[in-house]
Amino acid sequence: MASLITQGRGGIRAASQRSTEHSGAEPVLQISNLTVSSGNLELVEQVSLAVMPGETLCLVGESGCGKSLTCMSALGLLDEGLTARGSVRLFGTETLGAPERVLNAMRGRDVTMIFQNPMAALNPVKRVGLQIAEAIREHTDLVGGAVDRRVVELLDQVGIPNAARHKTYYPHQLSGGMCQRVMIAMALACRPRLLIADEPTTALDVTIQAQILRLLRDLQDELGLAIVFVTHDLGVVAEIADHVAVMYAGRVVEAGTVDALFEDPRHPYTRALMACRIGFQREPGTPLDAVAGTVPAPSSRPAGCNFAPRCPQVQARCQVEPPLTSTNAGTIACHLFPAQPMVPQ
Ligand SMILES: Nc1ncnc2c1ncn2[C@@H]1O[C@H](COP(=O)(O)OP(=O)(O)OP(=O)(O)O)[C@@H](O)[C@H]1O
Repeated sequence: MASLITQGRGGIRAASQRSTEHSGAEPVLQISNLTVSSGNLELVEQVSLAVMPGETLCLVGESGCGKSLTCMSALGLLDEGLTARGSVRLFGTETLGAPERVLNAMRGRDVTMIFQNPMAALNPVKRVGLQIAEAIREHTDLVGGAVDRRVVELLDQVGIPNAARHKTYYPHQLSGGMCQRVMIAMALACRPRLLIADEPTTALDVTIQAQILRLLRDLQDELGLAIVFVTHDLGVVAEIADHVAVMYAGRVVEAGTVDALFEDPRHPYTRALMACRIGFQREPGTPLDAVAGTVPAPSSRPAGCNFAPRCPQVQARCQVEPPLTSTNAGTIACHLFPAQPMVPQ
């Protein structure tokens, strides 16, 4: 596979520099034909994804495309009133419809999640060290002084200087970037094999964002973590992804390796997203090409292809006939590519 040098916000990275060969390995997460509904309204439709050990899959797309619901389904954390069908296998175990006791055992131990706003996720009236200690006690057999030592070790691991002092701070005494590091330390408390990160850098400024991305990559190399990373930002995708799934209006419309997707984006929506990004090949002063229009709400998705009303290459067929309902078989969900294989996964 050719190595494409891509530029994200934090610098330049050879996107294929890490090996993602997994001969014989089982996916840590395999989602097949996942549909999430609210009553008879389908919010997420027929999503299929796989994440291999030690690799990062980025879910990318505009707001409302179904990225968070896909992640929440993977953790069995859908809001009341929402139902999921299809299959979600975590480490080979089917979790859709699994008893809460099974899900609870997996959450925190094998799979864990971090969110966009660490300040909101942390308890404001508890010292951060105490909050990490609670996560350690809940998910490991450590007790007494060993818990305290592990708190300091985790804070060190996520790059918080003078961990012994900072563990006594309250969240408001730390910056946003430091709080996100604390959240990552809590997430790592149980030595998970899969981390789901829902826009963990969106609320941070660009420099801190780059530091957190670097930290996640380093931790991944050190711990062999698999990561599902949700983002709107293709710069971030270029920085961190091995594989990418592009979502639009509840569906995966294109998926592939990060190199292939950046080198040869095919779905008109992927191409439109690429045209919007600030890349190093863009001449200074060139206006950004916006994707005109907005993502349709689940209640007003069109009869044919969901992207048809915004698509610059729309054909008569797209208005009436949805493209493939599943991206399972290595295909692009677009009538322009009826039988062509999707970029290699
Ligand atoms: N509990 C719910 N009940 C009804 N509709 C919901 C619920 N949660 C999400 N939705 C709808 O499902 C669609 C997908 O939402 P989701 O949050 O997964 O999108 P997203 O791609 O993660 O967006 P964002 O980037 O803004 O977080 C949206 O139209 C959203 O309004």
